Amino acid sequence: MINHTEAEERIYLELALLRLNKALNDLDTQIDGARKAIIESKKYVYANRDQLDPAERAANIVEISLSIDKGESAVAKRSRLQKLAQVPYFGRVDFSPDDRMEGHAYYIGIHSFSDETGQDNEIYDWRSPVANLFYDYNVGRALYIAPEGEVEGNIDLKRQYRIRQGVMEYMIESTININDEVLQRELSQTSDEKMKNIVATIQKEQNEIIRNEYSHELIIQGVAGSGKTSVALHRIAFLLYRYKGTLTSDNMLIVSPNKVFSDYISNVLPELGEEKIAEIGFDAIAASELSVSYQTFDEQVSELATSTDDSLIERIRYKANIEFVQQMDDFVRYVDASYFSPSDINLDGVHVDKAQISEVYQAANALPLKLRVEKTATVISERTRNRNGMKVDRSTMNKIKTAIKKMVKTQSLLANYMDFYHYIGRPELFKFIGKKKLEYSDVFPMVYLKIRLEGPKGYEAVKHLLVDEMQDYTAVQYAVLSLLFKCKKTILGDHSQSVNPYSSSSIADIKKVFPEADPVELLRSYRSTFEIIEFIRRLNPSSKIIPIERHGEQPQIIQASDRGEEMMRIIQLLLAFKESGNRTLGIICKTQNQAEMLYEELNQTVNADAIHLLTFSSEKFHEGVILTSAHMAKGLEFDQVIVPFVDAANYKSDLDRSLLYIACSRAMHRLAVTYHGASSSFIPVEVDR
Ligand SMILES: Nc1ncnc2c1ncn2[C@@H]1O[C@H](COP(=O)(O)OP(=O)(O)OP(=O)(O)O)[C@@H](O)[C@H]1O
Repeated sequence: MINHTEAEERIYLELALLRLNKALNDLDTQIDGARKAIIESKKYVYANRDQLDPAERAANIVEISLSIDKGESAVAKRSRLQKLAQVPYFGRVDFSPDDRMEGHAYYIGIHSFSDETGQDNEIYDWRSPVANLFYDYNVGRALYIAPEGEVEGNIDLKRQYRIRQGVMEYMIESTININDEVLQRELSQTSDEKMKNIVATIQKEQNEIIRNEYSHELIIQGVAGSGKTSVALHRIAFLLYRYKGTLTSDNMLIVSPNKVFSDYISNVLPELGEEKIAEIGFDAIAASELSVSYQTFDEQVSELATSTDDSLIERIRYKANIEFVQQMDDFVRYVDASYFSPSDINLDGVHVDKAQISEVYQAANALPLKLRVEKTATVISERTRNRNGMKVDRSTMNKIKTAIKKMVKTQSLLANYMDFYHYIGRPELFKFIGKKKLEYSDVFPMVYLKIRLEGPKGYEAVKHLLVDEMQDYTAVQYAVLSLLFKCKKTILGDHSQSVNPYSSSSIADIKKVFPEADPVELLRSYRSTFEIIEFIRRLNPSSKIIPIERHGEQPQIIQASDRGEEMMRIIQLLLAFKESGNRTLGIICKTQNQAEMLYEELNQTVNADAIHLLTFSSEKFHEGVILTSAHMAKGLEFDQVIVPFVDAANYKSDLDRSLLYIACSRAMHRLAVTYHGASSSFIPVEVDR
């Protein structure tokens, strides 16, 4: 076996770094060469612009563009190697295939690196087939799927390393799967400003999701902190590696809840050597389809957090489930059958019988109404013959097309949408906010109706769609996604973290829209200490969350005599945080209004420049102290969390419980909840106060 001892491993690391640095120097020379070649060729073309014939000029331009391509690929390679020069590898697996005498030590890193001949890998990319051994097996019998087929054999050794800036901090022999000790050490670190990659400690159940190639729709229901978002991003990196050549980052799209979240996760793919991928919010999808003014999701959540209007809740509930989509589908069939009324056409001396028009219209029944009428108009106008049995001229054709298009009942989308509520006999379920603003619960039903009547457009290039916070979307939103995106999808979320329980979706609901979808569950939570997980589990007894054995302080439940004292206790916690060595503190209120009020109050006492207020219009995540609402905090995490105003009046409904669960589950190492007056009944009584 090579590199048996730690001393040998350290020498091996030095050698690997030497080889990496030599490769980096060679690349620098190559890049410089390409740069000079481009400049020379450009100079040559310019100096000889009058003498060069078009063929020569074209040849020179091709040459320049080849040099640019070569230079760009060398620059990309250099950036990968620069990362490796910091952390060449994090794992090793020694594998002896049954059909070979000797085994091989595979070092696993974030990228692959091969020796000078380019034949043999010295470091294997974590996404390569052989690296799967590292994530999936313990020492003993194992197999992996190589390009030439299954390879069975024995794992003789597994090791993990923590190398930073080219220096090995420690190495650990792993006899069990991705050693708990390394995971523990990783999880005990203080948080970063951005989400980081988890390649060195991906767990077996997570690896299975990352490398899943067969599911057309994969739904990940994972408890808070189970790594859903991390896993989904690693899955994208894996798919880009696995389908290099046919899949690029331009073919991937993330449906993300807001800009702060997008900013927070934006580093993971670049860290993994892939480009950032585009993101879109549901609001942007609505904006591209509707021209009316409408309430946003954030506004609806804020309204619900304070409203007691039962009819509003009834409207939201009614429009959230799959039966509602089925009613809309019925209505579309009714529109298809009744909005188009064929009649005979007599113009320019030609006659078209209405039965003929009807027949063509029927034959095109797979198309949405608008395209169906257009197709009928085109087919009939091309088929029509004049008295001499000849095709009619263009002007007559156009008149026939216009006549057919007039046979459809035309009215605005809004009028069609309002017709729908009459059709189902529930006109009271449609209500404007003020004069003409749509309620949020009407936005996607209307988008759905539009696409069903006019056809989808715009997202053909997307080959994989990632949908985060799936619980926040209704059946009709999934129905919209299924019309707009025919591609593969990874859909992830947590039913317990709904910010609108009246319209939240579970795996079962989503499966009604995507019946072939494969559901997976992640139950182990990695973010928070054992004590914090125990606390949040009692907030939501139905949660199946399983903590890992990483211990910390008990969550603090701080009772104050009045609001003044509660403010003082919050300020004390804030000052203590500054001394604590932790990097991020989240003060998470129930609503944005409460967060804004607290911000104003804190502003009068402490230096508020050091506190970042995150609102629905914020775009960036910040290190330090963040003050925000539970809704905005979703998907984020903090070393320490303070949840203020957890009194009986503020946290009492199902929605409040869900918001409290979200807020508390953002904490990695420390949690404090404060209140004055009577405490919310959701606070677990067993915990010491
Ligand atoms: N295998 C792992 N190794 C190291 N850290 C991990 C692992 N899996 C998850 N984590 C860490 O756990 C934390 C939670 O991960 P992530 O945000 O992806 O979870 P989530 O399920 O999307 O959470 P939530 O739904 O609560 O927002 C992150 O800090 C992540 O780095």
